[in-house]
Order: sequence, then structure tokens, then C-alpha cells
Amino acid sequence: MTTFQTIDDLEPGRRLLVRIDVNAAVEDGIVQDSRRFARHAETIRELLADDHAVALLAHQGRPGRDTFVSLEGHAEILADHLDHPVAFVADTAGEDALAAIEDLESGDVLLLGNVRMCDEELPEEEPDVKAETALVRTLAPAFDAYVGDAYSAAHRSHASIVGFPRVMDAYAGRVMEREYTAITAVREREFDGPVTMVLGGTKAEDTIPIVERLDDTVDRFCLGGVVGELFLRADGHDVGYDVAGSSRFDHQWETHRDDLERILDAYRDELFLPTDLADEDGDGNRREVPVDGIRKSQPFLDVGSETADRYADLASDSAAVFVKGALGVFEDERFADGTVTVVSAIAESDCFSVVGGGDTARVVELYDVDEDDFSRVTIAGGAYVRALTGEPLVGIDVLEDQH
Ligand SMILES: Nc1ncnc2c1ncn2[C@@H]1O[C@H](COP(=O)(O)OP(=O)(O)OP(=O)(O)O)[C@@H](O)[C@H]1O
Ligand SMILES: O=C(O)[C@H](O)COP(=O)(O)O
Repeated sequence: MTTFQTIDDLEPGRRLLVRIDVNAAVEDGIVQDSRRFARHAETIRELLADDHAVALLAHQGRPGRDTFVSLEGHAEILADHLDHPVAFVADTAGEDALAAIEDLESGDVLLLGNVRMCDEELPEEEPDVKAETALVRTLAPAFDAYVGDAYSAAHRSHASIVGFPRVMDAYAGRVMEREYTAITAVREREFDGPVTMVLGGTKAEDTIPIVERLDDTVDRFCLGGVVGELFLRADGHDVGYDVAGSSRFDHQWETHRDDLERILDAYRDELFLPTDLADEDGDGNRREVPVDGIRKSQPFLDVGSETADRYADLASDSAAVFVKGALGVFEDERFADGTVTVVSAIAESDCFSVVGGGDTARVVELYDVDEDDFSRVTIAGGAYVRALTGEPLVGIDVLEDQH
């Protein structure tokens, strides 16, 4: 049972501001389709069937990153999924946006400009502070209600997530409702056997604290990706440094070094670190090297096959497996082996399994693994692992406050 209003509680024919999360991979400047688009399209389709006028609010990347791009391509992908036009305005709360919103009629869909272009969106502040931003104060009066559908960003206390529900009638969209219900049910399950978590990806902030918080539930953590390399660095290995143009490691190391070292010390028996890694040789081919022999060289892009096989064995021998974050840059076929080996082993086993992460869930599509072979494929990453620990999500709290 949900503890917030959902779109089932909306009167038909309203003017709605709908926060979705279609934050996506960007390759060579081109936004890549993902399960996030398909899932949000389901919410939008239902809203159109009820004659609502829909303005969508979303983000892409973060300022300073090469994934921080316009949402124009997102509008095209959404339109394909919906088989319905999605207009785009490259403005979020200025004159152009307000004019486009005013023109909206029942059955129209409009995507507003990347909300992270507004300076007020990102700083993590209390919902009441976010409700006072010009972004919220300008857009809120133009709508009858707010629909929060961005479960995968519900762990961020950003204006578009927590500000609007403070000043508007607010409802959960289908994605929000389904993800919340599914992850809550997962959290309440008990498992008869070992529980394994595969923790990888690039976001130290979202993953490192999970080890401590899920210590009671998870028996072994298989580490990979950028996060795995940072743990290897904490363990005294010569990896996890910014070399040859990479910029993912040193700033995360500076921020999280104490936590990495403390957690490694306290939970060493439960942590499995890569024993080999893969990078690109001078001819552009995959090359695998044992961790012990590495001296600071080029960035590593995958775990090696010895590590992948060991993680796959651990996963197959588990009652439940949770995946958050990829073990390598699986978007490049040469560096997909680690993630695909482990995810395929999970798919083939009878264990209870959840695969999560906006990017990570794409492995299932790109490498033709059958979604039905997992108990759940969630489009959330950081939000899902936080919810697993029982930590409240601010984006849900603000919806519940209205009930
Ligand atoms: N060694 C590595 N170097 C660089 N990128 C890596 C490495 N290993 C994995 N990745 C990248 O990690 C990404 C997935 O992890 P990410 O931290 O983005 O989390 P996610 O699963 O998408 O969850 P979220 O929804 O929180 O974003 C993949 O796109 C993959 O390319
Ligand atoms: O992709 C995600 O995990 C969400 O869209 C949140 O994005 P963020 O990690 O940049 O806040």
C-alpha cells in the first residue's frame, strides 16, 4: 500500500507539471535510449488518456560534465516511445518556457529545458528552502498539479524534486509508485542463504556508504568499476589514480579516502576486490593484467576474467544478488566482459535478483539478457540502494507529507 496520492487520484483534464528522470548515457554527443524513457512513457500515456496537458521537467548530467547536454534529443526519443509528438523548448522557467506552457492544450506534451541549467536546482537544501526558489515560484502557478515520477532522483533534495510538492497539489506517477512498491517489498524480504551485492559504477558517494548500511543484510560485496579501483587504492595498490586524461579518481579519492580506508578495515572479510583488471593495449585491444603487477598506468576499463569468474561463482551460489553499477565500461564491447559475465550468471541462476542503475540496467538491453530472468530490473541506482538500506528518500517524503 502506498502512502501518497497517485495519478489515479487526479481529476481528468488538468494542467500537469511532471518530473521524470531520463538522465541518460551520451555517446559522441548523442543521447542514448534507455529503459528510463520506456518506463516514463507508460506514465505519460496514462496521463494523455485522461486528457491532461503535460509539461515534463527533467535533468541531464551535471554542469561541467560532458553528459551535461540539452534535452532536445530526449524529446525525440520520448516521442518515438509514445508515438505522439513531444514539443521541446530550450528554456526551463523563462519567458519562452512560460509562453510554451500557456499554449499547452489537453493531450499536448512539452519537455522543458534541462532543469540543471537553473543554478537553484542543484544545491542540496531543505524542501522549504527549495520551495522558495524562483524556479518553483515561477512555474508552480502555471499548473494545476505536480506529478513526481522521478523515483531514480528521489534521493536528491533538488528544487524540481522537493520544492514543487511543498506548494502544489502533488501526486506520484506510475514509475514512482511501482519502483517504490517493488523496492519496499524487496527490503522486507528475508533470504535463506548468502546475499551478494555487486557494487560498481562511477559514483563513490552513492556506493561506498552502502557497505556499512547493508552490512546486516549483505554477506559479500563484489567490487568493480571506478568504485572497485578506489577500494584497491585504499588497499595500497597502484590503481585508482587519474592518469592519461582520466578525471574520475583523484577528486573522489580526496573526498572519500577516510571512508574507503575505514570500511576496508572494518569489513575486509565481506569485501571482494578485483584480482585482475583490463585496459587497452597500444593496438586498441583488450589487455588483462593482474592487480599485483600494476604500476600507475592508463585507466582500467573493466575487471579481468579471473575476477569476473570469481564474482559469477559467488553470485550463482547466492540466495539473493543485488547489482548496482557496472564492473566496467560495458558500452564498449571490449570492456563488457566483466559485467556481462556476472549479470548472465545471475540471470541463469535461480536466486532472487535485482539489477539497478540508470546506466547499468542498459546491460540487459545491449547484451540481450532476458529481463524476465531477474526478479526486478530497476531504473534507479543511488535511490534504489539507499531505499534498500531503509534510508528515507526525500522525494517520497514530500509526497507523503501531502497525504
Ligand atoms: N573502470 C571504469 N571507468 C569508467 N567508467 C566505468 C568504469 N566501470 C564502470 N564504468 C561506468 O559506470 C557506469 C554505470 O555506473 P553509474 O555510476 O553511472 O551508475 P548507474 O548504474 O547508472 O546508477 P545511477 O542511476 O546512480 O546513475 C557505466 O556507464 C560504465 O561505463
Ligand atoms: O542517474 C541518476 O542516478 C539520477 O538521474 C540522479 O543523477 P545524479 O546522480 O547526477 O544526481
